[in-house]
Amino acid sequence: MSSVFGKPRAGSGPQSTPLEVNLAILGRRGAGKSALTVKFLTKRFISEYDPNLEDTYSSEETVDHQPVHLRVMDTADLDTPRNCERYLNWAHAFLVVYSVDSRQSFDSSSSYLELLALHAKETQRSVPALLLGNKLDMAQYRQVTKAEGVALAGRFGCLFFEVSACLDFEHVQHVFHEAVREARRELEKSPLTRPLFISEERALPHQAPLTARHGLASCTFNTLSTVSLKEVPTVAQAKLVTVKSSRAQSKRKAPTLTLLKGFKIF
Ligand SMILES: Nc1nc2c(ncn2[C@@H]2O[C@H](COP(=O)(O)OP(=O)(O)OP(=O)(O)O)[C@@H](O)[C@H]2O)c(=O)[nH]1
Repeated sequence: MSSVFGKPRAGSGPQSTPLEVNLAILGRRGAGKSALTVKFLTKRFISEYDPNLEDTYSSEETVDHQPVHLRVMDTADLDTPRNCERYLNWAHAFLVVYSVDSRQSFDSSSSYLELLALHAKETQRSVPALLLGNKLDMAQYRQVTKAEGVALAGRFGCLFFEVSACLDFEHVQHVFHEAVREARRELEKSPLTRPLFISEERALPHQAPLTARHGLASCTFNTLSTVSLKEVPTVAQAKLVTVKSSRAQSKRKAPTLTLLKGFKIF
């Protein structure tokens, strides 16, 4: 295959078609998903967000000299994974976030990783995940050691980082770019795999509830054959909207930020 990720290709450069990568940020409420997303997109730390909003943002990135059109879904699942299909069938990679000063958030991140592993098994589609211990600046209030983070990541075979949304931008950017690299590797293995999303809710004969054992009873997912799926709209098709929410207003300050209403599923 002539495509070599990580190196400029013949014909690559500003004119080449950007790689499209969808990244979903998962984690318990308050872990810092929005703060990390905004830090990555704007280089700023913004401390307060409306916790109930879920947005998908678009950013043009260059990773290893290659243009990447990155979409970031900042999810809002409240306390446990819910209606997971909106990101399970959409994302090329996941960032699972917990806060180093919250044992509860660490336990939730474990539930998310189990959910992703289960989904990969069911669908035979492996999607990389990275585990992030956020709020490293709060290390003096740690409830989760670094060794525990390393061990959990090792159990699920994912990369692990400790970060802080309010410290240096470069570290946060590095983590997001690592997620792109992981996604790219998977896409190279199966280039025909396209992201999918659920176009409508309908009765699903073969819905498989995840076990309460994992704290995932409210989350269901389906194999691709049981639902009506549509390709994610291209950026050109996506409708740009004016952002009205308080959280999004904070994010709107970045001139390059684009909210893609086309990705709202529910
Ligand atoms: N000290 C510190 N505070 C952080 C950091 N990241 C986020 N916070 C704070 O933690 C709180 C929760 O952050 P959010 O980004 O809203 O967390 P979330 O995971 O998006 O949570 P929801 O919006 O409820 O889904 C906010 O008050 C943030 O300012 C960090 O790295 N360090």
